Amino acid sequence: MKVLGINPGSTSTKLAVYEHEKLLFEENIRHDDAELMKLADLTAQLPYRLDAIMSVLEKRDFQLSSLAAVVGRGGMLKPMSSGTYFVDDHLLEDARSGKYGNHASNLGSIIAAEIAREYQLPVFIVDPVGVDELIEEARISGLADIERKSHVHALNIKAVSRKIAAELGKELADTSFVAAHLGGGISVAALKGGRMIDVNNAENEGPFSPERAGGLPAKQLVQLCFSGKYSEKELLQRMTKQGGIFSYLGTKSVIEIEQRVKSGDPDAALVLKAMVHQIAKEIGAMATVLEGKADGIILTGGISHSEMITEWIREKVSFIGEVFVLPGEAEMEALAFGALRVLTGQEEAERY
Ligand SMILES: Nc1ncnc2c1ncn2[C@@H]1O[C@H](COP(=O)(O)OP(=O)(O)OP(=O)(O)O)[C@@H](O)[C@H]1O
Ligand SMILES: CCCC(=O)O
Repeated sequence: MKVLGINPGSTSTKLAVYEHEKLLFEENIRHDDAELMKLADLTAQLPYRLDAIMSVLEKRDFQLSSLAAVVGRGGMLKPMSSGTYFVDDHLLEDARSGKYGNHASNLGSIIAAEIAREYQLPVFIVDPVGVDELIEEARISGLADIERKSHVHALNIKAVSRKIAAELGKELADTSFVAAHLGGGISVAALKGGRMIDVNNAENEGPFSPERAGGLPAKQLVQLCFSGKYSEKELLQRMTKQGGIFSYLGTKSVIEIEQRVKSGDPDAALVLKAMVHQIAKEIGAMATVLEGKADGIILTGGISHSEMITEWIREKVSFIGEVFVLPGEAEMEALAFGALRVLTGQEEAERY
C-alpha cells in the first residue's frame, strides 16, 4: 500500500512515497525565492509547485496509479482536534481562501487533491497547524476582546512525542511531555495524555525565533502600531517574517549565527543566549501547566541540530526532567503514517 505525502514550505516543497512504513523515496524541491515572490498569492503558486512535483515523479518513472492515497500538510484551517482528515470541498475552500490565515502549508491539501483527481484517490491531511486541544483556561488572554488561539507545529510535535513515548515503552496517551519545536518559528507545547493542552501561538507568542518576534511588551507594541512608522501589513510582516534573530542580526540562519558566536561575535552571542533564555522560560511555564509531572522535555526542529544550543537549553531546564533531542522534523513520516492508520483501519478519518 503506497502513499504519497506533500509538504509545502515557504521556500520548498517536500514529497515522499512510503510503502506501508517503509520510505521508498523522499525529495526536497527547493524553489527559487524570486520565482515564488512573483506569484502574488499562494494559490497562484499551485501550477508552479505542481509542475515541480510531477517532474520529480516522472524522472523517477513513478506511477500515480500505484498509490492508495495522497496526503498533504494541513495548513491554517479552522480549529480542530488532532487526527487524519478527509480533504473535501469545504476544507479546500478554506485552504484556498486563507480564511484562517495564509501559510504555504495551505497548499498541502490543494496540491494533494490535484494529484489525486485523475485516479480518484482518497486525499487526507494530518494534524494541521490549527489543531486545537487547549484547555479552557488556556484560551483566556487577559483581555476580553482577545481570545488565545492554538497555532502550533502540531504535525511534528505529535510525531516526535509518539516516537519518544514508544522509546519509553508507552502509548502517547499515557505520557506527559513539554515539546519544543525550534525552527523558523518556535512552538512550545504542554502535552498531557498526548493532547496539547497549552501552547504558545507560534505566530505571535512565546520565544522569539529566527524570523518571528514572539510575544512582545504589549504597551510598547501598541505605541509602535500608532507611531506611523509602519502600516498594519508592514508591522505584521516585520513581526512574523523579519522579527526575532533576523531583526537584530540580519539573518535567519542559526547555523551562521552559531559560527559567529564561535568566532567571538558578542552581539551574536547575546541574541542567541536571549533566544535560549526565552525558550527555557516557555518550557518552564509549560512544565507548570503539567504541574511538574512530565515524562521529559523534547527538543525538535532544525535548530535542535545545534549541540551548543540544545546544551544551553538543557542546562536551564534539566531540573524539570530528562531532555530528549530529536533534531529536524518527522513531518513526512507523520503524514504518511497518519494516512496509513486510516487506510489500514487502525483509525477513522475525521470529517472537516
Ligand atoms: N545544524 C544546524 N545547526 C544549527 N542550526 C540549524 C542547523 N540546521 C538548521 N538549523 C537552523 O534551523 C532553522 C530552520 O529550522 P527548520 O528547518 O525547522 O525551519 P522551517 O522548516 O523553515 O520552519 P518551521 O520549522 O518553523 O516550519 C534555521 O535557522 C537554520 O539555520
Ligand atoms: C505553526 C506551524 C506553522 C508556522 O507557524 O510556521
